[in-house]
Amino acid sequence: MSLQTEVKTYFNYIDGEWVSSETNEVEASINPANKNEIVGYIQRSSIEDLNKAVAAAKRAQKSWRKLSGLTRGEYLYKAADILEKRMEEIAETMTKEMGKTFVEAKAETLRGVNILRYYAGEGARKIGDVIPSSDNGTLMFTTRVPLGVVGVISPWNFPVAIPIWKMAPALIYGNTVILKPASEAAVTAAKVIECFHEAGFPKGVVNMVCGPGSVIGQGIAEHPDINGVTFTGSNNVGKQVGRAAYERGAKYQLEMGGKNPVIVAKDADIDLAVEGTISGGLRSTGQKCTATSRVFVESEVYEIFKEKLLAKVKQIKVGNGMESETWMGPCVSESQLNTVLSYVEKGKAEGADLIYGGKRCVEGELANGFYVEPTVFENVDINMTIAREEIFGPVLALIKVHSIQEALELANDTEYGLSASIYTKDISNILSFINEIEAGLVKVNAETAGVELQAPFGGMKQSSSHSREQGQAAIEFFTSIKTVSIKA
Ligand SMILES: NC(=O)C1=CN([C@@H]2O[C@H](COP(=O)(O)OP(=O)(O)OC[C@H]3O[C@@H](n4cnc5c(N)ncnc54)[C@H](O)[C@@H]3O)[C@@H](O)[C@H]2O)C=CC1
Ligand SMILES: O=C(O)CCC(=O)C(=O)O
Repeated sequence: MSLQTEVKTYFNYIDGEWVSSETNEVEASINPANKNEIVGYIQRSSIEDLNKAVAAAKRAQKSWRKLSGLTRGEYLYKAADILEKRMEEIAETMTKEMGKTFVEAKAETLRGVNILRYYAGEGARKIGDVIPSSDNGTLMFTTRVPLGVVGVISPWNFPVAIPIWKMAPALIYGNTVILKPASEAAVTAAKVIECFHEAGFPKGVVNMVCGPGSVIGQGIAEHPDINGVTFTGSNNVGKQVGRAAYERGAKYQLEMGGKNPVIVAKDADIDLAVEGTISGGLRSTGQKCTATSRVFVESEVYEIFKEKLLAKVKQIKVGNGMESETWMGPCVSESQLNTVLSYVEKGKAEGADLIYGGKRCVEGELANGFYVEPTVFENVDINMTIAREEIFGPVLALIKVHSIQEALELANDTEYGLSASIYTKDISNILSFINEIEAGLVKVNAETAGVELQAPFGGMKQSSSHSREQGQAAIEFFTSIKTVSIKA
């Protein structure tokens, strides 16, 4: 109880003010490394709170859109500087709130700083093209205008980077924003919004409303005054959000799941492939949409790959992400832990061989957290549940193949198409992979996870709504094109 009295309450951010919800209800955000520790209380908001934020954003949009891109960029540079100064503190909150290691949390926060600076610079770049008209006396060109008010629905797995890679381009192109962060990581998100507040953004340009996804998230998708909705999260919820936005003619962008394959060819650098598979599959406890989950290994190198992989997996130190020797932290929540454990049971029941891990970690202090062992299955059939559904946990499925062509066919045998990688030195393998793999992010001799902020990011098939985030690609979602003809 004494812990709870010291715990801070975080408010919604509406029209430049920190305000409590109309409901006067809060919910606790807990530390997945120790379920008895409350990191903070966040608002359990209602539609009335959302309506206030939307009204503020709509008012603010009128003048925000009139500023030059360079002036808007100045605000983003200021927010970047403040976030950079607060990096350690915000990263620590992230680790305490959603479990990833402090090293990863610091890298992610720095990524947020860099994304802000990248989009601040975009404010000085071109927003249109001159196109020759069929009439000599006409000047024809394109220009871009903001959508208006943008709703951002973000997940818990990258609580700094994802809100920022959605908000920064929205803002630089003249939109105003309402962020609804995932409740599991809303304290971290509130600290990011504090950076925007300190940077002095005009009132109403940036807003944050916390609360249940079914109320605030769905409310954003359905709100008649929200002109664009950008979402990252699960496929089921993404489709609901997309449908609701489509019904009312709003623009939407969905980034959802993955079932990302790695192919290990017989000529691969096996140590590199092992390293990339472990890093891509198990870092952040496998809680990335780009995480490796299916590993196709050519039969000639299968045994050596498996042996080296297991030797390394056995060395993984599971523990509290704030401890420097920890390599893998807990699952984000008890329900995520139970999801992972239920997939392990399904894997076993459907006949896959569990060759490492698969259990909850309960030794000593780990018993208070949502820890699971890094897990490896073999003899996995492509039709088994663990080869088809996104697990979002540290679970690798090894599948032996007899050719690269077979690996490609199996790798593509999924509803998802986010990220994929191949380990090989053979140029014809590389070219076949680049041409044939059905994925938006294609890696050669590198892990499936990890994206660069200046490059387009998004998936094929059911992994996304086919738009791309980040880099200059973001302008496509966050603006509308106007084609202008001026006759002299
Ligand atoms: N693609 C990715 O990066 C992510 C994928 N996931 C997948 O989703 C699974 C479940 O995780 P959750 O956190 O429950 O994901 P989720 O899809 O429920 O949550 C993502 C965001 O959507 C909001 N939301 C929830 N219900 C909503 C609704 N009806 N309308 C609008 N917004 C809503 C949530 O509050 C959160 O902000 C994971 O096991 C994983 O497979 C989860 C997080 C990120
Ligand atoms: O791999 C990354 O760095 C990005 C992953 C991502 O966007 C996600 O998990 O939602």
